[in-house]
Amino acid sequence: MSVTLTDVKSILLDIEGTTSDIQFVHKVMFPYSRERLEQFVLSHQNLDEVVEAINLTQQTVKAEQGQEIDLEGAIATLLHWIDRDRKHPALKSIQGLIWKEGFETEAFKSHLYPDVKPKLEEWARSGLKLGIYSSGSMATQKMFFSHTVEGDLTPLFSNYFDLTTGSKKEAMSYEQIIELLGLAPNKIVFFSDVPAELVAAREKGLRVVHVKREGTASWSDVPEVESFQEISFVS
Ligand SMILES: CSCCC(=O)C(=O)COP(=O)(O)O
Ligand SMILES: [Mg+2]
Repeated sequence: MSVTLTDVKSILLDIEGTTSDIQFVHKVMFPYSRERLEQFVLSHQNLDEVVEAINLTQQTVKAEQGQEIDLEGAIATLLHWIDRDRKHPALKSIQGLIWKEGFETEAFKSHLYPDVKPKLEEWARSGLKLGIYSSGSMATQKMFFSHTVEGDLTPLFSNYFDLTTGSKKEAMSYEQIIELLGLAPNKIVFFSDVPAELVAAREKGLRVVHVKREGTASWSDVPEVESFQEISFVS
């Protein structure tokens, strides 16, 4: 379906299932972090980001299960969270540190759907502000887009938002994004493959588009596209 959006100033993009194949994240990036997590945490346990992430993991387990856990317990929890695809800031922070090495050694490059780069370039050229909202940490998002199969896309982006703004399924997160962007909510459009994220964004007045890539279930509640080529903006 083609979608025409009028008077939009800012585009907010999900990554997994929207700009990039969910299989790349789940079958390449998650296993890479899973295989290295224990060794990474043990050998970097004094690094500030690791200390913070382990503390946060321990606090979450205490709050949710009433249990005190040690470093080994925190590592086991983080591995369990990878298996469950839990979007937790401590896990995303540690995964980001591990993925940094993967990107820098070119163990992998970020997947992009073929329609993504040309359309992002076109939209940025026309003056639209592009931003990312992903559960992956901001550091990971920047690495992800600077190491894609089609080169460095980071010059196209003006904003990055992650779980420090809140869960993508909570309406309050979008209220914060609206404030940070300094725009009326109806000047912002959010693209995602996940209906619950679009519902939360819509609740705060953002315009939303469901991106239905191969393997994504259809959702007829909002405008839906299979490719960014189906989207146009008019002022
Ligand atoms: C930025 S690549 C890694 C993304 C990630 O860790 C993840 O869990 C994807 O979550 P999203 O909110 O983008 O669906
Ligand atoms: Mg997604």
